[in-house]
This record gives sequence, structure tokens and C-alpha cells, in this order.
Amino acid sequence: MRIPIIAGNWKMHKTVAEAVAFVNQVKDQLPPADQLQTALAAPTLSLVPMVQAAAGSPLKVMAENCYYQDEGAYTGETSPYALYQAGIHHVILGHSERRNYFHEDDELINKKVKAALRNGLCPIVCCDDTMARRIAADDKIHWAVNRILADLKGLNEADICNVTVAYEPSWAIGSGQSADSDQAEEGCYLIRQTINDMYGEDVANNVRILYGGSVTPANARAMMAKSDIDGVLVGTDSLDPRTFLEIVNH
Ligand SMILES: O=C(CO)COP(=O)(O)O
Repeated sequence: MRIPIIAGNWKMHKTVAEAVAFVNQVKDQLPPADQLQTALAAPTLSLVPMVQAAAGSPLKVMAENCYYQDEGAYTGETSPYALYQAGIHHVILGHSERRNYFHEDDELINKKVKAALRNGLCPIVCCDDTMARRIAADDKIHWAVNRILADLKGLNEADICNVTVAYEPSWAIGSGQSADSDQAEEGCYLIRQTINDMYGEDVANNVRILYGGSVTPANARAMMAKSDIDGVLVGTDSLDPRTFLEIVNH
């Protein structure tokens, strides 16, 4: 049984004080984690105070990125080992903003995924899909499938069971133009088929696949109702506690 997830991705928003206030506002209004998991990814500076504020509640606190080495002379990077030791057990990797603005490629993301897993972190691996490719090639999410093959390369079966994948078409991110629920389902379905081809049916049936891109309280229910969509990764509409709770209570 795949437990659905609603995860916020705050990106580079909120001060530490704002982040802690948000957690305190929502933490007693969340469903039990065996029914619906709730998580927030936040800037590194806010993670430890958020974990402390969320203690005893179902809310999980996630990092938005980490490096692929556990420690060393890598100025400005965040260690996956240190994240785990600080009580942060989930990390988003390969977000399209990391790929586009910080030039992360599939090879680097694959190393980060392995480093996260080696340290006990569960990665949410994002793969995107550009409008240009949709229009030009009419191969809709072929691109995303290639991403998944490259980003998950070399993982064993035990590893892959700790991975969540997020299908996030670039054109839907921050644009207010969500994929419709059929397009989102098609993306998630094809990613599941790819995992099926790589690891077999049992594994594919256990891996959670999320949709992300302009998710709102108005479209969350339709997304979550699709059989291959196990949850949503929410940017803009996770920034306000009331809107986040509306999505959680879709
Ligand atoms: O990038 C996203 C989640 O990771 C989506 O952002 P928006 O919900 O703002 O489109």
C-alpha cells in the first residue's frame, strides 16, 4: 500500500522565525501519518528549528538539496550525513531549478541520490518535462523517462524502495498553469512503467510518484484521485499555512 504524501517545497522563502511559526500553526491539524504523510522542504537555515518545532507531530521536515560527499573541503555545501544526524531524513534532489540555475546534470544528481541513500536519507527525485519538447517532439514525457533512467542508475532494489519520484513539468512550475490531471497521470504512469522495466512490478507498485507544478486547493483532489499519482509537491501554495492545510484536507 502506498501512503499518499502532500509535500510543500518552500524554495528560498521564509526566515527561521517564519518557518517555525508556520510549523506551530499547522502541526496539530495534520492527519495521522499512516493515512496521509505531510512534509515541508525548507531552506537549510530553518531545518533544525523546524524539526524541533515539529517533534511529536506527523510533519516531516525535508532538505531541498545536499551534496554527494559526506564531508570535506566543499565550501558552501550541505552534508547528507550531517542532515541525517540533525534529524532531517528526507531531501529533494534534481529539482528543475537546481538543474537550470545551478547546472546540475543527471550524473551529479545520480551521485547525490546515492549519497542520500548511503546516509539513510529518503530522496524525492524530481524529473521535469519541457513544453518545447512536448510541442517539438510530441514525445510528451519521453524526456522524463530518460531522466529517471539516468538519475536512478545503479540503485539496487532496497535503495529504490526508499526513493520517491516527482514528475514536475517545467512549464507548470510557478506558472499558474498546472498540467491537467490526465497529463499528470500520464507522466506518473510512464515513470512507474520505467521503474517496472528497471526493477519489476513489485518494486514499481511500491515506489511513490508525485506530481508537482501549480498545485492548488482547487486541483489537488483531482490529482490525488489518479491511480498513479501518490501525492503532490507544492511550491507557491505551500507558503501560506491556511492554503497548505486546504490542500492537505483536499
Ligand atoms: O516546483 C514546485 C514544487 O517543487 C512547484 O512549484 P509551484 O507549485 O509554485 O508551481
